[in-house]
Amino acid sequence: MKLKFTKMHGLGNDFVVIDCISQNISLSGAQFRFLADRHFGIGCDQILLVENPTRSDADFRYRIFNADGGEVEQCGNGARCFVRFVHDKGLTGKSEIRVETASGIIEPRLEADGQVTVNMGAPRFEPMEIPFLAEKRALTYPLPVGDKIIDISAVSMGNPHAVQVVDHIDYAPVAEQGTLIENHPAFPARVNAGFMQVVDRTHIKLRVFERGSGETLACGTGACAAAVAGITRGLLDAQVQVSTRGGELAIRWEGEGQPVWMTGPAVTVFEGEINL
Ligand SMILES: N[C@H](CCC[C@H](N)C(=O)O)C(=O)O
Repeated sequence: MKLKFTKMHGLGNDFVVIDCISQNISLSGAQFRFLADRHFGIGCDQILLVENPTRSDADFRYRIFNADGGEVEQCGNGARCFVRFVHDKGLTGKSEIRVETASGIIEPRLEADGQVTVNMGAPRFEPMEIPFLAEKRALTYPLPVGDKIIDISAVSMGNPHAVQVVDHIDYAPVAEQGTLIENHPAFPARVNAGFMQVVDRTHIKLRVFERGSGETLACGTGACAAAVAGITRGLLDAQVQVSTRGGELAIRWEGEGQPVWMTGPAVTVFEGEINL
């Protein structure tokens, strides 16, 4: 089977984007892992599928598969690439679209300056909604990791995030703790592990060890979750610049029950075909 794809990235968080509207395909977990493989396949952090919606109030359906082949609920950097893709491919004439995801509707918008703004929906904090095994909701939670007890915020942006504050981002224990947190038994669906340095009330530095993909150069939902965690902890104002290893995201959140707004770039790198 010959498969057309587009290679894209959002701040170096890279994607294989597949038009499943013009191509009638169905891929297995093993095929997703092959496409994501940086030696034997194309190479990416996630594969994004563009499909027709199943809901009448959406323009498209957006499905996300991590490099390990698992399907997940949300991908923020991918959402920006999604709207750039459907617009550039002529699949829509709209610059703002409603996109159906496994965790609800998101609304990405192409800006005149080439950036993309996305309404990522409201964060969720109830342990059951994350999911996270805890007696009751708390501002932070002590989490045993290796021989340490770390202090995390647990937030869902549709997908689960465990965010900790670190003193200096370059020395954050991503290598030692990333996979231990990702696979922690307190997170039944596993979790994305965020490491946040607070520079000042309007600026953080962030690294994320992503569920199913390892450390990425940037994580959009991770940036949203970290900003929300910092705001709820009283460390940040509503507008936050998030510096990732791949570049800068702007996040805005006005508080509980309100949506998180994310603005950043979306880049098309090349078009390709691959035999599966
Ligand atoms: N690894 C994430 C999915 C991709 C999220 C990330 N690439 C983003 O930009 O939000 C998860 O398993 O929930």
